[in-house]
Amino acid sequence: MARPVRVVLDSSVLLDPSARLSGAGVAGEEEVVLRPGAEVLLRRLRFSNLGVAICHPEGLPTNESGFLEKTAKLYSFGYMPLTSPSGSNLLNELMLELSRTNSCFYVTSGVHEGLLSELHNHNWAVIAMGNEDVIKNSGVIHISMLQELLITLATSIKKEIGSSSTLVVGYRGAFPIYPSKNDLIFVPLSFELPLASQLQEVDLVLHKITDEIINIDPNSSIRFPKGISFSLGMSEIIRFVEEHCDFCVIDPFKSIYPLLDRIQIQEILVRLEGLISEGRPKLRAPCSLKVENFCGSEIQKLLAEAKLSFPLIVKPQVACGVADAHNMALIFKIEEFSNLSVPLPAILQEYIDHGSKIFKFYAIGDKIFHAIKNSMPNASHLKSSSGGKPLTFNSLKTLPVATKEQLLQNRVQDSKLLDINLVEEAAKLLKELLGLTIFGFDVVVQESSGDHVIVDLNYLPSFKEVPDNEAMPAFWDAIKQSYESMKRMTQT
Ligand SMILES: O=P(O)(O)O[C@H]1[C@H](O)[C@@H](OP(=O)(O)O)[C@H](OP(=O)(O)O)[C@@H](OP(=O)(O)O)[C@H]1O
Ligand SMILES: Nc1ncnc2c1ncn2[C@@H]1O[C@H](COP(=O)(O)OP(=O)(O)O)[C@@H](O)[C@H]1O
Ligand SMILES: [Mg+2]
Ligand SMILES: [Mg+2]
Repeated sequence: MARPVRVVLDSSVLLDPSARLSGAGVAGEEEVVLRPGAEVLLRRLRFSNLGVAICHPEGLPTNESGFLEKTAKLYSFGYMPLTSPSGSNLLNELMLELSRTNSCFYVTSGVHEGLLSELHNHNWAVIAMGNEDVIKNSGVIHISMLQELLITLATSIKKEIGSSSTLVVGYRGAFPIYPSKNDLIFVPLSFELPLASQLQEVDLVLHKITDEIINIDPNSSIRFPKGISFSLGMSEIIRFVEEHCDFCVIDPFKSIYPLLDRIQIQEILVRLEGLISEGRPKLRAPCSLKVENFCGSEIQKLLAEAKLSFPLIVKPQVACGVADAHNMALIFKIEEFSNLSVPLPAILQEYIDHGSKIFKFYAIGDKIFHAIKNSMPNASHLKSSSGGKPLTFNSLKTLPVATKEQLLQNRVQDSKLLDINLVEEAAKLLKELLGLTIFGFDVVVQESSGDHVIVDLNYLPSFKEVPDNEAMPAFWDAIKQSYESMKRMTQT
């Protein structure tokens, strides 16, 4: 296991020098502000698993040292006023002590020659921002702007650990930077810096491309990613990956695109229906039908052909990534399709009475977890409240879930309801079909038949209901296993 890492941030990288020059703020009291980008950096360092402290040279004006002390407290960092250089001992006792048992990084934008050599003598790595001309040959790691610090730290830590099994994972989201139990160092990719230079520094990138979608042309789903516009940064990552076919992406974009389309999800789920065996519940997808419009007469015919009957749940074909992907409706009769606000093209699904209980499954690598959540009640409970109009809702914000009274009417205990082995088998088959590292799917059990119906499939959900002490090790192992299997594939 690598040594603990300590990062000491000198006040010169945190405080905005221009505020002092402008003399802004109360007369006689210069305003003290953080440099642009410093707040994001401090927030990320707070959850980085690194030991961070803020230091400043002695003799700093009290309003500045007071501001730094408060900032250190706010982010639960250490606070170390440096004693003034006396004799050869430019480092305070704590810094000397730290360097004996930790990998230490000192981050500064001032270059005090004496302090630099003292730091080097005590095996501190120095990262200096700006001052290009002075730093060139002084064994100092140079960065031009604060946004480069985290990726520089990550690659320096990896070098310090010196093990080929340590991987630097570039990502979009919020993960600890410092190595997890299995040597993963997570570093946030900054969309304020050129992506290509960052991606050359990391071993793989973890992304949730469905969170980087700007717009989707709803009539383009069968040809995804055509018709999808992504954020600029994500577009740079996609371009880099196209130009570096050996670069490891978790997960490959083409494996994720089907999960943007509820029709393609349906086609995948239907392939699970082979998991039927004697004496076990049937596992299936809901009977479904794609529609391009809500013309009642056409739908009437299509429903008869598809043997679909009311009530029906209506969902946009586009499954995620855009705000209205979750605008749905519960329809009880054909007249309710007129002026329906669900985005088109749409999918009509049989509504499954499932006692308002949903089993949310999470496949994280080869581990399967699940949580039980309150869900939509049986249709009869909802019909009365719809008053002849379609019941429209947003599944993420205004899902009509069961009331306490309705929940009390649930007859069967969860344990008798769900055939967990059947669903776990389905999860393993799904993983093979999808080729994804982490995905979630939702199962409801039809009260009348006991059928296990998979109603939703999501890429990289938050699995917030799974306890961290189970989910995080599974997450780290999943990343490592996916990386290793992708590397094996590119080497064959
Ligand atoms: O489809 P997209 O837009 O990706 O949104 C998903 C789905 O809504 C997931 O499932 P559902 O909507 O069925 O709940 C939800 O998972 P959980 O609900 O299991 O957390 C995800 O987690 P969050 O990242 O927490 O929203 C959320 O990101
Ligand atoms: N066919 C169905 N029958 C009964 N309830 C359903 C069905 N499909 C979805 N639901 C309910 O609606 C919720 C949202 O549907 P879902 O397909 O998961 O949308 P999203 O992808 O926006 O999460 C589900 O969590 C479940 O409670
Ligand atoms: Mg869902
Ligand atoms: Mg979904």
